[in-house]
Amino acid sequence: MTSPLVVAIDGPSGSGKSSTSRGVAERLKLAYLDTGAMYRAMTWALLEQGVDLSDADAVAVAAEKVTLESGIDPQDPTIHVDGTDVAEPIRSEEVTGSVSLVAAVPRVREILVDLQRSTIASSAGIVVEGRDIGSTVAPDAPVKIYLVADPAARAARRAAETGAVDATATQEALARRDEIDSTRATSPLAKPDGAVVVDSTYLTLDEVIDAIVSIVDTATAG
Ligand SMILES: Nc1ncnc2c1ncn2[C@@H]1O[C@H](COP(=O)(O)OP(=O)(O)OP(=O)(O)O)[C@@H](O)[C@H]1O
Ligand SMILES: Nc1ccn([C@H]2C[C@H](O)[C@@H](COP(=O)(O)O)O2)c(=O)n1
Repeated sequence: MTSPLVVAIDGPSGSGKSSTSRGVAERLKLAYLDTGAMYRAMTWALLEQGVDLSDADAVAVAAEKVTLESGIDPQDPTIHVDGTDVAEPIRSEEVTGSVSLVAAVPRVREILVDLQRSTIASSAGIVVEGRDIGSTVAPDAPVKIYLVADPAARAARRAAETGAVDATATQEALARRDEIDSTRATSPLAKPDGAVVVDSTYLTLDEVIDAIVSIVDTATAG
């Protein structure tokens, strides 16, 4: 029996992981898991409970009791915390500004990595995006992509999406999050061994999807 195909897509904030991963999953008729949404949902839940996010022990204890559910249809990905749909609130500035703090707590990572691995194992093939997928969550994935783009391009795309007028502030916020994500002790953001680097700076979304589908086709041919 062959094991289900896992396509791991990692990269810094705003490089296009979510849009690209959904597109690749739709094209290849695979499921899609947004692991960043899981860290955001955990952060939302802890904020709702009034947990002091600078207290790593308190975060670790409270995280044990949070129940997360990810819907993995690339056409309609969903995320629930204890039965509540949190797709919208997890994109708030408050969550975006705090999520790196929560993602740096080792117990939080253990809980979410376990959940991610069981979602992968129960799928029939899946595109998984995040920061540590090719390195930690699914190191044996047959296809690993490290998706990058110039900081200015990432900031311009994110500002266009959110309607932010100050692209410089957006670029600084992305840089701060990248810095925390790539310097934390546990599973920092880094190019995983064996990953193919795809630079989306000068490519349209469709061109990036084409490039990754072609990498998957080559890796799985024969
Ligand atoms: N190749 C591309 N060309 C132009 N715009 C793009 C491209 N790829 C993604 N985008 C746009 O850039 C923005 C950021 O993309 P996306 O949310 O997919 O990035 P991300 O890496 O998942 O970000 P984050 O890590 O912060 O969740 C979105 O508005 C998306 O539509
Ligand atoms: N596998 C992952 C996915 C995400 N994170 C952290 C890092 C980000 O700052 C945050 C939110 O992710 P995004 O929605 O912006 O992709 O979650 C992580 O540490 N590991």
